[in-house]
Amino acid sequence: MKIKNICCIGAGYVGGPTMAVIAQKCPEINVTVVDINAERIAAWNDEDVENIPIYEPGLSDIVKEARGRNLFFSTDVDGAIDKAEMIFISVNTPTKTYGIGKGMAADLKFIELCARQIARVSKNDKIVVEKSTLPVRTAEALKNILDNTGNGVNYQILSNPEFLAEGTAVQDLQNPDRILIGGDIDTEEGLDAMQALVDVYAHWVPNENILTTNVWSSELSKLTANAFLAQRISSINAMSELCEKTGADVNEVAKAVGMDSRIGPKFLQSSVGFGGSCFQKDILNLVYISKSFGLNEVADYWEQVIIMNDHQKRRFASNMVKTLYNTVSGKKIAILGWAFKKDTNDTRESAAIYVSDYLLNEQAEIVIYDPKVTSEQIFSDLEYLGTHSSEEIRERVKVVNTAHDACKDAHAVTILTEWDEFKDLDWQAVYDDMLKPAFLFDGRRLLDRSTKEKIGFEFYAIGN
Ligand SMILES: NC(=O)C1=CN([C@@H]2O[C@H](COP(=O)(O)OP(=O)(O)OC[C@H]3O[C@@H](n4cnc5c(N)ncnc54)[C@H](O)[C@@H]3O)[C@@H](O)[C@H]2O)C=CC1
Ligand SMILES: O=C(O)[C@H]1O[C@H](OP(=O)(O)OP(=O)(O)OC[C@H]2O[C@@H](n3ccc(=O)[nH]c3=O)[C@H](O)[C@@H]2O)[C@H](O)[C@@H](O)[C@@H]1O
Repeated sequence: MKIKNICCIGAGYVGGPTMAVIAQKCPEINVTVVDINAERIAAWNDEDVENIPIYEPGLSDIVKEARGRNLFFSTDVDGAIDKAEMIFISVNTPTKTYGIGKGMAADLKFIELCARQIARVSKNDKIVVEKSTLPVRTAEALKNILDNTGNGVNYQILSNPEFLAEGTAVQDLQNPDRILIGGDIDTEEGLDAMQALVDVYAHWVPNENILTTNVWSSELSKLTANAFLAQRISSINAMSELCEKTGADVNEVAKAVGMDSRIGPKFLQSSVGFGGSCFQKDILNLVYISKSFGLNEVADYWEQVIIMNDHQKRRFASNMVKTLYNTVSGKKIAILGWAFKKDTNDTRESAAIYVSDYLLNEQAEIVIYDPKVTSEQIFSDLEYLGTHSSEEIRERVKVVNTAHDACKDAHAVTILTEWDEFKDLDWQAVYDDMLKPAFLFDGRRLLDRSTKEKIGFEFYAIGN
């Protein structure tokens, strides 16, 4: 079966970039990305392609190339479903904030709404692709809804998890380590549907990098991959604390262990704690699933990754307070970086939010600079926590337009996102404009200790 029309429900960090690359690589396929968020769709359609809602290096060029040719962004969800032979579901699956599984399970209400909408609208057979990260066995629930509420058409459900990382999404999509496609391997219809999706990716991904499995393995592999990645960070962060007590340097330790080819060098960068929309939510989901099968040891094992991450954020903030003579009340602290990693404007679960909240609890005055995050986003992230009133936050937090402005007259500066521009700041000028002693806390191991100490900074870096 040759796919001519693809619909993707969800124009977010995954749906947008993923579909842009499919449209770029498959010019004969029409790709329509739909969303209920009209503002987001309007931004994707903005005449000035630099105003698309997601900042990813290289993405605006691809959108410029394909938009209006075979890439479309629309709020007409029904129309796009009706026209497509293949529908990707790429909506958000956040941690539940209510009811059974609150704080742990994935909230599948958006997924279910999509399924019901597909069932209502579809008048011919469809291949439905799970692109969102979902608990293992969600395909079963989807099939149930589609088969029982639909118009008698046939559905094939595929699992095709996305492994892109933000900040490198375009590169990851254009040269993926692997494409994973899970489906019903026991029926001819299932195999045909899987082949149709293989054919889409085969436009640019070598065949040996396209992996097909049963649908449950595919669903579970996504949660497993994120759990393993996050576990490496919590492992190295656990070592960072031990390094600080013993005189070892976590970067040297990471390099030494990473040169063992069985361990490998990637994902061993110690930090103030991992953020992002997925690691925490996916691990909590894994913990919840394990518990629901009565696998308490499995659940506890993975939960420790989150416990360690929370500890790392807290201990970084509390170390700042301790170093600043046990009080930051009324002191000005400059925060450089708000995004959860460099090269993205995404702030979800960013360590900066939690460190700032801790400092606000200690009555600090905070000045924030991030090159890609808006002040509205920063205020909304802090307000979302609910620990401080909107008035208090607006009184005690300022957002400025340059790193240097943030640091002026500050008692301490802290780097919470590893933006390249912070490496090249005129640190002498920053020092000159700060109150003395001038404290510098590097939560990302971005800066060189000896040059900063030579300038006169009191320098603290994670794991060193
Ligand atoms: N952000 C990332 O880097 C990655 C995310 N994922 C997974 O992909 C999924 C999506 O994540 P993001 O793109 O980051 O989320 P997002 O929040 O950026 O985008 C989701 C979009 O879906 C829309 N939506 C929700 N319900 C809808 C409905 N019924 N009809 C139409 N639109 C609807 C929302 O308005 C939103 O714009 C999640 O399951 C996530 O775990 C997987 C790999 C990477
Ligand atoms: O499912 C998802 O959402 C995605 O989650 C992560 O991607 P992402 O969260 O975008 O970014 P990462 O590069 O993994 O970084 C996550 C967090 O870990 C931190 N990190 C990363 C690597 C490292 O060595 N140390 C470290 O502290 C980053 O600064 C960031 O805060 C995975 O890397 C992707 O493969 C996956 O598709």
